[in-house]
Amino acid sequence: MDFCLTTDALCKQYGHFKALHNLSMHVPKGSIYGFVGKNGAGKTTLIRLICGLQKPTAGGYSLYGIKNTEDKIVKSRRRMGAVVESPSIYSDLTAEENLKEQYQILGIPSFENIPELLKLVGLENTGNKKAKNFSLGMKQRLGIAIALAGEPDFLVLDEPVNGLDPQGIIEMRELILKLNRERQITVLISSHILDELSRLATHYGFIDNGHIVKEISARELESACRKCMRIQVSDTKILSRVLDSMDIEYEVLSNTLADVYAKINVSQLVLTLADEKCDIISVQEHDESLESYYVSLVGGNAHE
Ligand SMILES: Nc1ncnc2c1ncn2[C@@H]1O[C@H](COP(=O)(O)OP(=O)(O)OP(=O)(O)O)[C@@H](O)[C@H]1O
Repeated sequence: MDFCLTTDALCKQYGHFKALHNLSMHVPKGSIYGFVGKNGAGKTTLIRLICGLQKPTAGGYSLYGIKNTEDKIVKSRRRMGAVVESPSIYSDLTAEENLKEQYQILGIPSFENIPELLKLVGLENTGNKKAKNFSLGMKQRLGIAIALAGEPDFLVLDEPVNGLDPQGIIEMRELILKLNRERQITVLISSHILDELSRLATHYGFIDNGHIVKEISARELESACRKCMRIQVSDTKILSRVLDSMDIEYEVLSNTLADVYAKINVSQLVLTLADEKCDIISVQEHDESLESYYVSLVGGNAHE
C-alpha cells in the first residue's frame, strides 16, 4: 500500500511534557483518514509537525516517502494543503480577493482557476461580501479553498466541523467527499466527533496521550462494530449445530453464549432448539457502536 504520510516513533516534548510519544501512523493514498482523539490527545501537535510549523524532538515522519530530515521535504510539503485550527483568512477581503492573495503568495500568475475553486467550495455567489460577514461554515470552506490553491493531493483538516450548525456540517461533509472522490485528494481529518467521522472515513487512527492506540480501516471497524443478536442458551454446541444447518453466521463466546450476525426468526429457533433439548435463556440485540469501540480502546468519554 502507498502512503501519503507515515510517522516513525514520532515524539514532541514541551519541557517535560510528552505531547506526542513514539507515535506511529500510516495514512494510505486516496483515503479519508479519521484522526480521532480526546481534547489534548495530540492531534493538533501532529498536524503542526507535518506542516513544518514545529520540529519533532525525536523520531520522524515521511511525506510521499520523503523523510522530514531531507531537503526534498519542502517539495513534498507543497503537495499538501492544510487548515490548522482556525482558517487563515483576511476578514476585510472577499472570498475572491482572499484567493487572489493566496495565488500571489504561491506565485501562481493566472487567476483563471479562481471561479472554479469558489464553485467547488460553494462560495461562487458571495460577490462583494467580506469574509468577516461569512458564517463559520463559509469561513471554513474559504479556508479549504485557500488550502486547495496550490492544487495539493493531500489535504489536512484540523477539526473542520467544530462549531458548525447541522447544515454547515452537511456541506462540509459533502465537500470533503467530493474532493476525495472526484479529485482523488487524500484527506486527514482530526476530530473528536466520531459519529460525523463515521460518515466519511475510510481509515481511522485512534490517538490517546500522544500515541496511536489503533489504526483500522472502516471496513474492519464496521465488522468489529456490527449489529448482532447475543443469545444465551443451555449449550452452544447444540446451538452451533442448529445455526450451521440454517446457514447462519455466528460466533461462539462461551459454553452458553453466542453472537448471531443475521436477522433470525426467534420463535422458529426456539422451537428447533427445544426439539434438540437446548433452552434459550435470553436474546438481546447487541450493538457495539463506534463510540463504545473507541471507549473500549482509550477509556473515558470521546466528547470530553
Ligand atoms: N506550545 C505548547 N507548550 C506546552 N504544551 C503544549 C503546547 N502545545 C500543546 N501543548 C499540550 O500538548 C497536548 C496536546 O495538545 P494538542 O493541541 O495537540 O491536542 P489536540 O488533540 O489537538 O486537542 P484539541 O482537540 O483540544 O485541540 C495538550 O496537553 C496541550 O496542552
